[in-house]
Amino acid sequence: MSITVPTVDITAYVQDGTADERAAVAAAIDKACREVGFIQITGHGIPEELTDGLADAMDEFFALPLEQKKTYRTPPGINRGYTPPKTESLSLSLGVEAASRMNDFFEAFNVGDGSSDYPGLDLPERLYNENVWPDAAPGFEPKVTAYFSEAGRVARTMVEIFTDALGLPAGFFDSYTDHSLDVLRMNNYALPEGTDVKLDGDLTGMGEHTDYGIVTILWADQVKGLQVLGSDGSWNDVSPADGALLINLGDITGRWTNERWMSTLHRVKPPVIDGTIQRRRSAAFFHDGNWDALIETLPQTIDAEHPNLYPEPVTVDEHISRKLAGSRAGTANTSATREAARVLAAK
Ligand SMILES: O=C(O)CCC(=O)C(=O)O
Ligand SMILES: [Fe+2]
Repeated sequence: MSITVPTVDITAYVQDGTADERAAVAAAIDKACREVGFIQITGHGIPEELTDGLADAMDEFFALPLEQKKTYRTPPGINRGYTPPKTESLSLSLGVEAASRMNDFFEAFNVGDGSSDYPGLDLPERLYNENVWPDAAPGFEPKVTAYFSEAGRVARTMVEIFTDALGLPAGFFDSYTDHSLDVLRMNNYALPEGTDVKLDGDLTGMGEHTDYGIVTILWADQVKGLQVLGSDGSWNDVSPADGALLINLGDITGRWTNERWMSTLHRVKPPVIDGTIQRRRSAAFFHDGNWDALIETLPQTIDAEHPNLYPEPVTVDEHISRKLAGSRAGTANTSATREAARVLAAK
């Protein structure tokens, strides 16, 4: 069996749609979140120039020599700057050691909101770090900054739709997201020339994981590699439709909704063709919520048939920090038992 990732046009929320049009969008999002947790969205309003600019910025940076890129690294505890290939293992974010014992081969560059973006609030530097911009790629910062701000707008629009889809009062999530920890991870899946992929065995572009926060806005090349776990335990190839962005739910939303909405497992396994892989780029904008927000299961999602799966509330900081300690610092996360069980049940 395979799953289909539904497409939802969110124009009614991006422009001023009627109440009926909005209700139809919210209902379609509710259904997609219950059944799949991954959605193709159109009508998001991000102009093509900005996504083209993002892709150009990534090309400009990733084309630099490895040694030069490495000068933009930060310590594992700081989620910014350059990540060289094979330094992270996403499956450790949920406590599962990769079968190949090999780290993921993606390289990445992370940017995010810094504490100076919220003057007046005393936000911890370890989470709201200032960005490390690569001066060797001068076109990178303006193009990435332009895309970052639009991806943030789409993420906030998605939260507005979620609010309606869950039947919550307007603005319900504002106090959880008004200084949201937002990060854009730009990923490059490419093997250095001459790499013998056969020796590498089972190549993992990015290990299986759930995203950590509220919602992820994913731009990607229309190249195979992303696989999404269906509720039947099957892995399914997904790539963005023309002009669409992919949206997926993260763990915070899974907790809030008592898993009525899924924080869907996914991974990246590029197909090997003629002994090599096709290069693939993606950029995931993570809207993770305020670091100090306390996440408790919404009471209306708990009843006799649906006992509270997350009786212990967590702060966004606690949750995200445990996950990042797994993926970035190699300390397997032992608190992600529900996500790990789903990985082990996959076929
Ligand atoms: O490369 C992709 O399509 C997915 C990336 C991803 O899952 C992530 O960065 O969390
Ligand atoms: Fe992801």
